[in-house]
Amino acid sequence: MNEPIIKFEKVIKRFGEVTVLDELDFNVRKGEKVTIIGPSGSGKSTVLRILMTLETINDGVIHVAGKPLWHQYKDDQLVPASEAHLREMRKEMGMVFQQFNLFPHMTVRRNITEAPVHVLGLSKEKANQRAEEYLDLVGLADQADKFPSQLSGGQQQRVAIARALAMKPNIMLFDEPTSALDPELVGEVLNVIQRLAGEQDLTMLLVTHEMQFAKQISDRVCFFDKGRIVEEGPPEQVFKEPREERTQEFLKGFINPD
Ligand SMILES: Nc1ncnc2c1ncn2[C@@H]1O[C@H](COP(=O)(O)OP(=O)(O)OP(=O)(O)O)[C@@H](O)[C@H]1O
Repeated sequence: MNEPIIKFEKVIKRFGEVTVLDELDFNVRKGEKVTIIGPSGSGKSTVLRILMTLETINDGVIHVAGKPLWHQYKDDQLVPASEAHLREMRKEMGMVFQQFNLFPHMTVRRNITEAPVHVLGLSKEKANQRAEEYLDLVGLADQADKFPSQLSGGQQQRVAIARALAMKPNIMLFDEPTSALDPELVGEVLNVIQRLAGEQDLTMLLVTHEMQFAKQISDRVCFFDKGRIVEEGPPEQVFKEPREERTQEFLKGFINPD
């Protein structure tokens, strides 16, 4: 578990005049489960969106699975990545968003098979098998023929998780996956994520405000503020004995995750 599968080196991200990531250095090792916490606007989601290539970077270098993400090598020089390179890199990662982002006009099954068929080139039959396998994993084997609008928010989010997993990514990114859900539906989604966290080889990077959950599943918690990591460590340390004043202040706003 030592080799970093995600490596940010001095990454700068600006939106106009605002510096959202400020020379960020950040590593995640293969198989590690890492949670990012921090105040609103501290750059947490931006980290995930940059990894999914939904946002570019202004400076610095990111490596994913040993390959540069936003760059590629040409005659030993790092040059901006081509669209083909970005497409390849995206296959390393699956992302689950706050809003489930399912295609409303497609059945649950089609939502899951679409990318395996069109991006990975799987046969329809193979993709359908995968859909069944992952729907089973998220406890929705009997919902394949429904449309998203016929499902609860918790079920839709579980479909979104199955959809990301069906691409067999090495890294799963979760961006506040329960914050759009009614409180009574949060548990079923957290249960699925918790089960995934039991998979040793799967690397997980999660942005959440669910501190209790972060404590349960994370190997490491990173506290972000103003586009930098202020403090990081095992959840027991960060939650129980935060060293930095800013972490202490932030955690005061939450019920002690004990
Ligand atoms: N596309 C964009 N254009 C302009 N500003 C943006 C854009 N996306 C994000 N920002 C700004 O960048 C900053 C960091 O956003 P980000 O979503 O990463 O924060 P966050 O830590 O995830 O916050 P939250 O907990 O509220 O989701 C915020 O000030 C946000 O307004």
